[in-house]
Amino acid sequence: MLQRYDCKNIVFSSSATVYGLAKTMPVKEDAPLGTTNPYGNTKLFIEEILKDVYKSDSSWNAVVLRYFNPVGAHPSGLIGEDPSGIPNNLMPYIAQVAVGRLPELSVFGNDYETHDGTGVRDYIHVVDLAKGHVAALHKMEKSPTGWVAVNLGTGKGYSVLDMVNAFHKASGKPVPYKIVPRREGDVAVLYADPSFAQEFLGWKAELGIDEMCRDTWKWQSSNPQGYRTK
Ligand SMILES: O=c1ccn([C@@H]2O[C@H](COP(=O)(O)OP(=O)(O)O[C@H]3O[C@H](CO)[C@@H](O)[C@H](O)[C@H]3O)[C@@H](O)[C@H]2O)c(=O)[nH]1
Repeated sequence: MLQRYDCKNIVFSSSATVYGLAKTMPVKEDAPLGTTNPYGNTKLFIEEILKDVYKSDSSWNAVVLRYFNPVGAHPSGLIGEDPSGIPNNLMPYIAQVAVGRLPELSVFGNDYETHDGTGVRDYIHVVDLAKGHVAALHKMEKSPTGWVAVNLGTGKGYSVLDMVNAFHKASGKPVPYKIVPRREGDVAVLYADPSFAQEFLGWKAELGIDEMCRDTWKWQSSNPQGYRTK
């Protein structure tokens, strides 16, 4: 299909999970790669396939966007995250506790080497993430990029308890939690060095933790059951 329409430009949704157990923070695009789960393998394999495609035919362009932790919702409150079943990820879990759909959050470990013992991540607003894709498309339109990997993150790390507190502040709702053992496969700290995104794409994240929580809460409080109507 790509051949038929002479399409040789790809923006690929990769993930910071390809950095595996990264040792140096903030993590740059040239950090060693490795994965800790099958999802990470799929991202890394596809990155490699795209690299091979480019090596075999240099008229291809592949901008590989490595997302950190996407959260938030469209500010209208009309488009948001609606995971099926019990959420696996932190932000939708917190939102469902705040709205009263789930009783309490389980915090996976408070004995990491971080400022409060809980895991630290680089949360990025989905609106900033979307703009990163537009910037990648514009870049490809202007000049050939070849294969290139770009971190999409804010460069700031927040702990699980930072997120709980920020959500409480944004929503006015308490987020009860209990500390439970660590979740297998979780790293202590992961946050981006986003400087290459700014240099290469002219993009940087503009929205912070308060907007991430505000927009998640607008979506969740307007749609307590997600997209379901009953
Ligand atoms: O109920 C929960 C869920 C998560 N956490 C913690 O919250 C943090 C963030 O967890 P989560 O939202 O599940 O994100 P990650 O495990 O960091 O994984 C996300 O970020 C990766 C890239 O870094 C992507 O590959 C994954 O798809 C995406 O889920 C971690 O410290 C977790 O231990 C809890 O304490 N309780």
